Order: sequence, then structure tokens, then C-alpha cells
Amino acid sequence: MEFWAFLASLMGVFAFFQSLINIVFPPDLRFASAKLLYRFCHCFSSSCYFDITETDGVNTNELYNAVQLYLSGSASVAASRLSLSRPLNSSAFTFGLANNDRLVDTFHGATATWEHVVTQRQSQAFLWRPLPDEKRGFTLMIKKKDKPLILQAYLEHIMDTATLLRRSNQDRLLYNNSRGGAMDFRVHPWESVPFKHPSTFQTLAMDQIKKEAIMADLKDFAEREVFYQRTGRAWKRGYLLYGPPGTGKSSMIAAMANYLNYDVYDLELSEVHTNSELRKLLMRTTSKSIIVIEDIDCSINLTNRSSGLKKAMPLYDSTFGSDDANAAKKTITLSGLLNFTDGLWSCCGNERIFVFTTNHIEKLDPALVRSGRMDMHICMSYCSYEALKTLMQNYLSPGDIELDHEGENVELLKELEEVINGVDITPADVSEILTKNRRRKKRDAMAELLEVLKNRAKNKGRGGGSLMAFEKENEEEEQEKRALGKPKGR
Ligand SMILES: Nc1ncnc2c1ncn2[C@@H]1O[C@H](COP(=O)(O)OP(=O)(O)OP(=O)(O)O)[C@@H](O)[C@H]1O
Ligand SMILES: [Mg+2]
Repeated sequence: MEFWAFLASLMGVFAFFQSLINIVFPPDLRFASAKLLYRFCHCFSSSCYFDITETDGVNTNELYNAVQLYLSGSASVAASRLSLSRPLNSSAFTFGLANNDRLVDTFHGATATWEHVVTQRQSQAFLWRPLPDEKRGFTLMIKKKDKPLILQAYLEHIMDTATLLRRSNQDRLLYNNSRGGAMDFRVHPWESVPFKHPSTFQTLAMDQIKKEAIMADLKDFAEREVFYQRTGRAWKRGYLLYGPPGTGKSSMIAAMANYLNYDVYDLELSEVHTNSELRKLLMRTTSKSIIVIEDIDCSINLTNRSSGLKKAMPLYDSTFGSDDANAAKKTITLSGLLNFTDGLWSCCGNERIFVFTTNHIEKLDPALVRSGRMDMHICMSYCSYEALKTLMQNYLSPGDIELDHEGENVELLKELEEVINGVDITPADVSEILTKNRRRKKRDAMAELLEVLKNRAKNKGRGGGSLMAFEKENEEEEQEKRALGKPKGR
């Protein structure tokens, strides 16, 4: 009897303490105290533990994503229960460690045990952007004696492997900033879609020597990390593409991205309201990418650097505090753009290419196009005979167009060569004519093209008959600038 009374009172005490704990510790603290107890017990163990949570405060923890990807490589063979996913924009499936499951990995002879810890988050008060219902993290367990030997190298190995896996799994992306949000730290300012543009240097119609020079320059850039390091230069390069509409500037950008396997960030300047927004966008770009600003002359008024400086520093502006000054603060300025491409911020991240395009190089401020910012100026010009041959090969003949010099089309080709040298026709126009006629016989398509060219030559001469009138015009303008002592980058 006494025994039963003792047991009943013991249970009463237990129930009392349990309800006390429930009242004093809210669910989240309960979890923390359990964790604390767990840690305490492990103080005397020979292992040490590292928690890698999914978010680090408000930001995504890159290491968490890297570990997930890294383990997906070993998880696919070693674990018996896996979670499967296909990340957005990826063409590959990713295996993952199931919730609260474990996996053992070895590195340099040491054993590392990973556990994927998933816990429920307590109900959230009203938040602007609600957090996910679950808290996720990995716990790494290694022997204390191995920690100084392997931890740093192991984590670096994980990051490197994850980068490689990401690049091989993920299709390249085309980002744009048209939804705004650069000032809202919770919203990623870039939106992405898979980059599938089919343009390559092989399909690009332009002067062969120029094409090879550009390819060599790109390759050289991508392979010379050590050179950039040694010379103290930021590992970035700028290309300015200029020429009339329809001469292949955008196609060239796609060809560059396909050649180097880089992502493309298409920056819409009209969506950016301040210099600091511009900087934030830059900070959220990744390495191995091409940052493009198309039609730079039309995007914003970028003609005068000093006026830009004045706008960028409203403290020295007599209109400070007025509506004008506030409006000035809300614009991006030339100096902001120069800092974007060339300032200290431009080197956060590596291996980046800036490409600006314009139809009017003469409208650009010399500061914007000087060497170091725009290292290579590329004129995309009207269709030459050489470019025409590439286009005919793309659209009409999968074989070698040169064969036609001996075949039935030899006369037509000769005529085309003579006429095209005196006509301003863009590769886009030629492509359109060839596309329209692609179902016809090759000879008929060439005859139609010849007719169009002859009509154009009749209606509008080319002033002296020079082939690259546009290129020449621009060269003369640049020479004029040099004569006036203005800087010029090439
Ligand atoms: N050099 C070229 N080689 C191959 N195709 C070309 C070339 N130029 C133009 N094209 C064809 O014309 C189309 C339009 O070209 P693209 O958009 O690259 O011209 P653009 O110079 O960027 O014009 P814009 O200045 O109007 O932006 C392309 O989709 C492509 O089919
Ligand atoms: Mg374009």
C-alpha cells in the first residue's frame, strides 16, 4: 500500500514538473534546452559537432547548399532512403539525404558523419515574408583529433565539388532585373530563365579574322586567372559592340556566352533607380557570367560625367533638399555606372565580362569606353561577302558553299559578291530573305537575294561605294576625338 502511495506521489511530482516546464519554456526554448543537454553530454565525447543551418540569419547559407549538393553525389550510392528533386532550371535530378537520416563520408582517411536535421518551426506571428515551416540543417560529426587536420580542407573540398556539380547539373541561365526589387533585401533582384540561345561563333556571320581575334581574346581571358592575379588586375573584361540595328550584336553576346559556358545577366538600366541599386545588382551576380547592358546610349542620359558626379553628391548641390535634389538622388549617373564596371565593387566575384551595345558609339562619353572599362571595341557592320557565305551556309546549304564556285551557281555567286560590296544590307535582312526562301531551290533563293540587292543598289547608292561605310564613319569620328585630345580606349 505504502509503495502505491509513493508511486502516486512520484507521478504527481513528475506531472507537476512537466507542466511547469511547459509553462516556463515555450516550445522553441524546449527544443533549445534539449539541444543544450545533448551538447552537454557530448562534451565528454571524443567527437565534435558542427551545425550548418539552411539560413544564416536572413541570408541563405551557401555552405548548406554546397553540402546538400556534395552529399547528393555520395548519397546516390550510399544511402537507402533518399529525397529526390529536380532544381529549377536544371536538367539533372538531385538526390538528397532524407529528413533526419545519416550518411558516412570519408576524407583523407578520416570519417565524417552527416545528419540531415529537420525540425518544425514554431507558429509564426505575422511576417512580411513568412519563413518556411521547417528548419533545416546538417550536423557534421568528426573525431576531435581529426578536426585540425581535415576540417578546413574538407569544407573547401565540399565547396569546390559543389561548384563543379552545380555547373555540370545546371543549364546556363539568363537573368534579368525587370521585376525591380533591388532595394528589398528579401527579394532576389534577378529573375532567371534557362539560357537557350542557339547562336554560336560558327553561325555568326562576320569577318573571319575579326571573329577569330574575339574568340582568342575570350579564351585568353577565361584561362588567365594567374595573370590577372599577378598583375593586380580585377579578373574582368569589357567589350563594346557597336553597329547598326540587325548586324548581330545580340547574337554575338549569345555566341560569347555559349563559347565560354557563362550565364548572362541582361541588365535593364531603366529599371534601376539609384546608384546603390546598381551596386546591389552587381553584388548579386555570380562568377563566370556576362553582364550585358544593351543600347547603352538609349538607356539613360550618360553624356556628362561631371554632371553625374554632381547628382551623385547632393550635399554639394545648391538644390539639396528640394524636389530636384530628391529626383537627382533617384537617378543613376554616369559615375555610378563607371563604378559599376570599374570601381572597387566591380571585383566582388570573379571572371566576369561586361558587354555594352550601342547603335551610336559617338554618343557615348569617352570615360565609358576607355580601355580597362571597354577593353575591346567591336564593330558589327553591314553584310560583307564573307558574312553572306556564312549566312548561306546556315540557311541554305549544310555542305560547303565553296563547292558552288565550281557548280551551277558560280555565276550567281560572282554577281552576289560584286553587288553586296556596294549595298548596305544587314545580316538580319539577308537572314530574313534566306529564311523566306529556304524551301525553294538554293539557286532560286540566291537569285531572289541578288534581285533584292540590285534593287537596293539602284535605289540607294552607298556614297563612294565603300564596303564598310559605317565602320569608316565611326573610325573617322574616333580619330577626330583623339585629335582633340580626348581619351579613347581600344
Ligand atoms: N552577324 C550575324 N550573323 C548571323 N545572324 C545575324 C547576324 N546579324 C543579325 N543576324 C540575324 O538577325 C537577327 C537580329 O540580329 P541581332 O538581334 O543580333 O541584331 P542586333 O545588332 O542586336 O540589333 P539591334 O541593334 O536592333 O539590337 C538575329 O536573330 C539573327 O538571326
Ligand atoms: Mg540587339
